[in-house]
Amino acid sequence: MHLFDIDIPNKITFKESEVLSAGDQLTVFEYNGVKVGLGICYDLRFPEMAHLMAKEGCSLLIYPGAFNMTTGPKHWELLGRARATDQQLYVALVSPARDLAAGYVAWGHSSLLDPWGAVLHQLDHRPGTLLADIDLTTVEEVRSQIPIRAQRRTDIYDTVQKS
Ligand SMILES: NC(=O)CC(=O)C(=O)O
Repeated sequence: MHLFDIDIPNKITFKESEVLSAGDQLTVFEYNGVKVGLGICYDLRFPEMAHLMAKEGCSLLIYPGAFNMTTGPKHWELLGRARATDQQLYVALVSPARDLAAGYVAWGHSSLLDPWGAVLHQLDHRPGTLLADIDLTTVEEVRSQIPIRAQRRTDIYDTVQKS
């Protein structure tokens, strides 16, 4: 939905908007009775989008993404943990492995974050498979123990879906 247009001098300049057009709706689907929200890469930086998918009932957000060698080490895990913590759900970050010969070098580090914001599993930069069970009672547990969803000051601010 969000296009990766950034400019970090001497590090990385990218302009997805020159070759791609942005999505204009959320992607939420049900799998085995679990609502799952899907974002791509740069979408991970937008808490409002994650919030709207959580509001639609998601217990898991999946972000296929390829952060780069500049932002990856600084932000990939941090943002995944932030989205898991602020929406109190599981977050799966799914990255290609690193290929130093590629034109765009991915950070890698596919990860699974739990609703406490903890890193449950993480691969490194090499090809690998991460297979894990997730316990959905943890979503309800965290949401009832730290009830931020009911404590939002919607009289002062709100996040609304416009289309
Ligand atoms: N590659 C992306 O779309 C996003 C990214 O690398 C970043 O946000 O940093």
